Amino acid sequence: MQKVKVEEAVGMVLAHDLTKIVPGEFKGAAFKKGHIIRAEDIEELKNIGKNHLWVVPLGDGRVHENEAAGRLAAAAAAQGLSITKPREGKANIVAVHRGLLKINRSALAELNQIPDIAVVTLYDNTIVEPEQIVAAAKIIPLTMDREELERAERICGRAGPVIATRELFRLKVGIVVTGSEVYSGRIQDRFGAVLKAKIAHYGGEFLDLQYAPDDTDFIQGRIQGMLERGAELVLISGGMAVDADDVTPQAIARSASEVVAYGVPLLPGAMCMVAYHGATPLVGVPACAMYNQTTILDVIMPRLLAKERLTRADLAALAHGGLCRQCEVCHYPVCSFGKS
Ligand SMILES: Nc1nc2c(c(=O)[nH]1)N[C@H]1C(S)=C(S)[C@@H](COP(=O)(O)OP(=O)(O)OC[C@H]3O[C@@H](n4cnc5c(N)ncnc54)[C@H](O)[C@@H]3O)O[C@H]1N2
Ligand code: MOO
Repeated sequence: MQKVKVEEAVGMVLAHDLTKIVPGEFKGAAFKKGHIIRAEDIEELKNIGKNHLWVVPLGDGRVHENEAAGRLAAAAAAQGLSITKPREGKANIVAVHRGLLKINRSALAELNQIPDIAVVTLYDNTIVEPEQIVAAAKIIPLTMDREELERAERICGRAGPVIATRELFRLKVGIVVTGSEVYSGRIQDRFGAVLKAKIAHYGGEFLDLQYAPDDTDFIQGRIQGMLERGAELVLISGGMAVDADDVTPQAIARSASEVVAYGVPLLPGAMCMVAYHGATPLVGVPACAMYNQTTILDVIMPRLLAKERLTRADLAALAHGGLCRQCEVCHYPVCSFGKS
């Protein structure tokens, strides 16, 4: 920061707000901190009694906070996101379409180790709506070092988009409800309606619901039937634990070309199975998902509808934040659950 005569301040950055007062009419900032002084400002500055100013010079090596924020946001955001005009050293990154927010967390951490910048985001893997602010790029001082900004841009260039949204597809979802007590009509099905509601909530297309007793071959046949009819995701409910009649994991494993995991570090939902038949996910949904409002299903369903191929490492990562608080009134997804 340096003190200069107003006439010599043109092109330099004002270091603080300058207040103007006209009794009974106006009191406020005539010039805002960060303003780049223009030749036409000189008269007005003198009118409010300023012959000298505290300024930050904008030499070759420094970039104004607004230009830097805009460049940083543009470098970090994928195409398909919009960026607001930078103000006070901050540019917001805004969703244009509904989608799944994807954050390159290692690149984000690397970026934020650069002095004088802050790039902040909503959580990875959450659904975002059009016009929602999903991230912001902020510059801490009034000007920042050009080389440091270029370093940030290089990180983004190398890593690909640090902030992106993925399309959520309207996949055809088949439901197989297992349980001999339901199949025989001994009790009424309560699970099917819950799963249908989840499909609707997350924007899938309900294909069909079929029932099966606790019989491995029978359940396998039902899964096969769903696949033959074009299911792009199959949810198989019940029979997922350790009782003698719990054969659903076996039936899913036999139907699958890959079992990613039986057992996921997240509660409620630890007895879930994630498997694939080719590219089609087969998900064994434990009975907790019939009882609890928010479970593993809410955490993985958006990712499956975004056609992400989940890996064992993806599921293992759910452990951190994987314990539901069981709040009296559920505010999911605005909570820590599933935010690994
Ligand atoms: N000894 C252990 N017991 C349990 C374990 C365990 O690890 N060791 N895990 C618990 C967890 S966690 C969960 S979650 C549940 C998983 O239950 P299942 O998916 O095996 O469900 P079922 O045994 O088939 O049924 C449990 C209960 O829910 C009723 N049910 C099931 N489907 C329907 C339906 N479509 N409509 C209405 N009611 C349904 C069923 O009749 C049973 O009452 O296991 C814990 N136990
Ligand atoms: O682990 Mo069960 O599958 O929550 O509640």
